[in-house]
Amino acid sequence: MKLEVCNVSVAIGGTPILHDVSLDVAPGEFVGLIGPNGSGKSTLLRTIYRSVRPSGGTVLLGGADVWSLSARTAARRTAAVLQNSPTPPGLTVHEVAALGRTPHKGMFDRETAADREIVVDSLERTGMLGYAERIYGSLSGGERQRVLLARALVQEPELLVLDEPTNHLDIRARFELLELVHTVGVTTLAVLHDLDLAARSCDRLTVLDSGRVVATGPVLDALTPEVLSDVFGVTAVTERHQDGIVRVTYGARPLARAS
Ligand SMILES: Nc1ncnc2c1ncn2[C@@H]1O[C@H](COP(=O)(O)OP(=O)(O)OP(=O)(O)O)[C@@H](O)[C@H]1O
Repeated sequence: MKLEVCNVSVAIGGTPILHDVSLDVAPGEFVGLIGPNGSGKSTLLRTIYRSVRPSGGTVLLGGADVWSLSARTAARRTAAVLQNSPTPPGLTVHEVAALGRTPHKGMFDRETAADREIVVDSLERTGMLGYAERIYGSLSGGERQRVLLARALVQEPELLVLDEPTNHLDIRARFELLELVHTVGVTTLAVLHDLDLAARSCDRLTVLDSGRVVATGPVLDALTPEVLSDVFGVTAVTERHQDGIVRVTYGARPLARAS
């Protein structure tokens, strides 16, 4: 399902945070949202999963304005994996993943065999099936991150919104998680800080700086040496190597300017 962010502006407490931001993610596409600290990435995601209402512009999912949908319909369509997502204490890994079914069920509906199959399948895909009976709060940061992705997959969403999904993961797990997201094939917008990982993994990139889109498009077009220098303050090049992989290579003296 297509995501279209059209001329979105956000002001919090009278302070402008986002200015006229537009981007789109085609059905099944994986778009990376990148930018320096404080550039507005998380705020933009919040307007998409309905945590911050834009002061201007629209967010369309499949052509429908997410802010005019019922909260329940919006919650069914969009799954968000966030930093420090709150989860009720004392739940097992299976129970946390099963929360992904909530938007699909009535208040008194119990877990069906079909629900259970989806939960088991999602835990297996994220490598967490062996932890199903562990208490979620006892897991490491990286293990929790995978369970939260499992919960998002259990939801069978039309849009996946990820805020730094690889933050706690070791290097192999980072590649595995992003490959899994690709394999799932759901329309995905992900905030990523690791530019090389973003360049390798995403179909396209949108670059935010001070609340504005400063570049968007295929990786090689968006992540130019000028953008890397002017926006991120590093000297680096983005190139497609002979093996077909796009990589970001930092200069021997990577700081383009004093920070
Ligand atoms: N509730 C709030 N009240 C005031 N300012 C806020 C609030 N939320 C965010 N901001 C400010 O908005 C700007 C953008 O914040 P945001 O968290 O969206 O950036 P980000 O690009 O996700 O940053 P990071 O990479 O550091 O996570 C920052 O300057 C932040 O301090």
